Amino acid sequence: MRGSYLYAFIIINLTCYICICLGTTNKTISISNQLLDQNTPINEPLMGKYTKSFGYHTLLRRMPDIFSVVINLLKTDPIESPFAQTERDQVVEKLKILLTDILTNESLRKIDGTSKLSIMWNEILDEKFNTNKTGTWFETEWLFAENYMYMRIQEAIENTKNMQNYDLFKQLKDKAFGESENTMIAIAKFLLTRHNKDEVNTTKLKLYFEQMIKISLWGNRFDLSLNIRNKSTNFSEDPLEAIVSLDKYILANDIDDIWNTLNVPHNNAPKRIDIIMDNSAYELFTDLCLADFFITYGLADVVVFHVKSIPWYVSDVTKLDYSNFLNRLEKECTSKVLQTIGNRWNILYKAGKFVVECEEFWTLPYDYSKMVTKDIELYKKLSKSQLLIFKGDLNYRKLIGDINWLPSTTFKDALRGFQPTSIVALRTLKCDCVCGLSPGYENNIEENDNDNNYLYSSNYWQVSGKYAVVQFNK
Ligand SMILES: O=P(O)(O)OC[C@@]1(O)O[C@H](CO)[C@@H](O)[C@@H]1O
Repeated sequence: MRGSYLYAFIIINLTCYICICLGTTNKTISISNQLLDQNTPINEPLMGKYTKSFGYHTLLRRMPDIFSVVINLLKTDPIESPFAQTERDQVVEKLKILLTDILTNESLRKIDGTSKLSIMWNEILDEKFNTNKTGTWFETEWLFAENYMYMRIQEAIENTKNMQNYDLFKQLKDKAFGESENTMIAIAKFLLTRHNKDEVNTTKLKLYFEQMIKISLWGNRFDLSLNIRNKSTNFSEDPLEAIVSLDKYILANDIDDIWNTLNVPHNNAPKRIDIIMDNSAYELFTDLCLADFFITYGLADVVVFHVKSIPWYVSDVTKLDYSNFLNRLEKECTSKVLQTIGNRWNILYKAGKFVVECEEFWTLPYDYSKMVTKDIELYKKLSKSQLLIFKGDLNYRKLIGDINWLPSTTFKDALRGFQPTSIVALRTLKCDCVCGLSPGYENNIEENDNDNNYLYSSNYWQVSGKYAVVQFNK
């Protein structure tokens, strides 16, 4: 952004934030008697009432930041609005009320909507908060409350006449694409040199696999909900050199086990790998690179991308994001390399080698141990896959139940029975729950990344996105 515009942008947002907080200060303080000045107890689900938890910091500080940016973007959206200014104002008003509800620890009310997802959510709210039990923002499991928040944002859009398909986060996702172009060009050049299969023997193929898995892993560092005022996602260094220098920050690395599973001869049924997706823009690019590798080298006949049915967690991929992304690469980028890779991936998409699905389950508040009872059809569908790759922090939280496990708890134990098929988690740590770390993991945590370095979370290394895990359960 140009200097003056940036200055105005900051002032407008700061004003928004102060107005919202001032309007709720008295009521916000009233929640203090429900708060506990500690971290979430071990083996308990993360909850905002623990003031040393990242959930508390998110509800009280990160969410106002996200709302103030999103409200300002909606107010200043340069597109010729196909909808009246009054509808924009209506959505802004709803978002301000939602933020006030959070900051004053109101109870989670039903969703005011008639869509299939709204109806599913209301059935879940009925089941969870039956007559004699209510839940408030800080006293409900953080995973539930945070998922609910993004459903309430969707409600504000759903209740308009002309904004049904408006994505409040689109401008941020589009901006993130532009900021990632140079890095995407560097990776695309690498990928296109690797498509001459004859040159790659088994040893080289394993190394190439390792590089693609790590590029996809570190693509997760940049999600717009973690730091909405995201600095540019362009790496200053070459992404291929970066993945080598970042190795020391991988706290659990099961890449060898994953590779051995991929190479087990299968029956003649088509080999399918599923990626449960996370963020659009740069992370989506890295996941498409990984999928291309699987198809090009015959490790899969089809890759299924599971995306979100509504705008979610600011930067999560929707089906529209996916197709727009491929078309922007092929038809709008000036880089010939990006045009080539976009064309290649559009061909794979049209040929049914790349398949996109968006089941409602991914935008419900359930952790994945509940899938077998709450969506058995999805569980059966996933069971037919050779490998499920779960990308990012929110998927990881849902895999392990968003429970504050001891880090030494095994990944298998933390999955609590969720096992449709072999599972991989590629996650940069952005939330204070983790498992499957071997004794001595602390030695890999750099000194200034430990306690008390991050005001609102006692474990900076768990929430910064700087450290990562590659975990596998066969
Ligand atoms: O799933 P992602 O994009 O890697 O991360 C999602 C996230 O930004 O949102 C939650 C906190 O609000 C955390 O799970 C994490 O920080």
